Amino acid sequence: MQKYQAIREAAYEANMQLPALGLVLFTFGNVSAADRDAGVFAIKPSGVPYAELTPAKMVIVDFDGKVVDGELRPSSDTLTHAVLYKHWKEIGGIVHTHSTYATAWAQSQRSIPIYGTTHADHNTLDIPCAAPMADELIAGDYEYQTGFQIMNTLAEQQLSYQEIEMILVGNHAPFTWGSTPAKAVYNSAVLEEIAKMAYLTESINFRAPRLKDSLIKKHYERKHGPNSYYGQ
Ligand SMILES: O=C(CO)[C@@H](O)[C@H](O)COP(=O)(O)O
Repeated sequence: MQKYQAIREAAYEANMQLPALGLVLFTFGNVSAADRDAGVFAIKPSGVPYAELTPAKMVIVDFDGKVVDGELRPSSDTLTHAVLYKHWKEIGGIVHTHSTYATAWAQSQRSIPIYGTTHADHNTLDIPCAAPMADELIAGDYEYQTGFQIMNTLAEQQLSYQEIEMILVGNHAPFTWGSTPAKAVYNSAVLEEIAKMAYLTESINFRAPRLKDSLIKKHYERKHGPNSYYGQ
């Protein structure tokens, strides 16, 4: 058995979900899976097509972004993942995609308003969009700074990473996270669907109202918290 086998497999399985769910084209995204006890994460190798991935090809990186095991170069987004793992102690997986609708909102530099109950089933808040980065930061360590751009945006909006597990990075694309890589992938798929529905809502009615607080509460609390009652 290879070293870090569990996170290699978790990262592999989660990465393979991205093309299966229609969230990536070619090599447009990446997933990582963390091992908190070992202080490392497994991440997709950069530029390798999904069809060629194996658990053994995942690259093992520490929370400072240093490669500790693996033959291939890690994803170009590795430092963003590293910054988030280092500062957000309870996340176990991170996803970055360029899924079409979520990326269109990011490129438009707009948060996604909460228009309907599909959104409220998962979040009570608009999906935040981080403002585009300053030129001097882009010229420096761009991916490292993207991690801080994400954290600063949540802090400015007084949101915790437990309250909202998704963000749009202005001019760029979405990032999602969760307690496991599978949950982070689920969040990516939910975000893309919410983004698509919000886009179509504004296309049909550019004055569409935000969802009423009573419906936000009803739908969110059905699936979350001590009084949840959804499913069996
Ligand atoms: O955001 C970008 C490039 O703009 C990246 O997410 C790539 O789309 C995937 O890069 P690798 O993970 O293959 O390095």
